[in-house]
Amino acid sequence: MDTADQDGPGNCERYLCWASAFLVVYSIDNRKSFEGCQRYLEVLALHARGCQRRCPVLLLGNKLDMEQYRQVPSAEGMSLASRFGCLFHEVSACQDFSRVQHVFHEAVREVRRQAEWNLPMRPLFISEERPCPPVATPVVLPTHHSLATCTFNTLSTVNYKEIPSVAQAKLVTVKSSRAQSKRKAPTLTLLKGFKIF
Ligand SMILES: Nc1nc2c(ncn2[C@@H]2O[C@H](COP(=O)(O)OP(=O)(O)OP(=O)(O)O)[C@@H](O)[C@H]2O)c(=O)[nH]1
Repeated sequence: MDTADQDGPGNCERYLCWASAFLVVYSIDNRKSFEGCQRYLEVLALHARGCQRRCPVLLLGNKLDMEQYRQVPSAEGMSLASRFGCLFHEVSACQDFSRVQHVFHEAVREVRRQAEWNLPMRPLFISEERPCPPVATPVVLPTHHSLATCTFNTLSTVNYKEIPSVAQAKLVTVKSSRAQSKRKAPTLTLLKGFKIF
């Protein structure tokens, strides 16, 4: 979004509702613009508190090519970013396209990460480890549901079994041996197939 607001955040709701990420930009050679950013970050933090959806916020110090006129030290930018829990970069929009591109890519990656995080947690697999001959072979996990592909070396085979569906889930009653030794044995009933958090 480009708010083009000269006098700080006003009537921001129209952006806050539809934006997926926020890039808050100041000029490193202009302290006033840095101070203006703080007010935007406060508005975003306030909005995030009352909102289910998490949107990444990136604080950017622009005009890095104007180093000789710098008014805002990097450390101050970093500290402001960490205060508001956002990512921080210094860039030069006019001199370093790849750095700006990297920042935009990072913003998109963060949006995706947050979107995955916002998905309801669903346990998909249970694993059974079995020993196997010590041959370090790369194993590629199946790209199934939301499980990401990853490659690693392992000395054991891992069998992935899908968690039983709701229809297959059963009630299991567990009595601990300590509890059994007493007269009034308390029981713990688990719904097999459901992850307990
Ligand atoms: N030296 C330098 N100047 C830049 C850089 N990025 C933007 N500018 C200049 O800064 C001025 C403002 O740029 P804008 O892109 O219009 O900034 P803005 O904050 O979006 O301003 P509004 O359009 O009013 O919202 C212009 O004169 C740009 O040429 C940069 O990385 N280095």
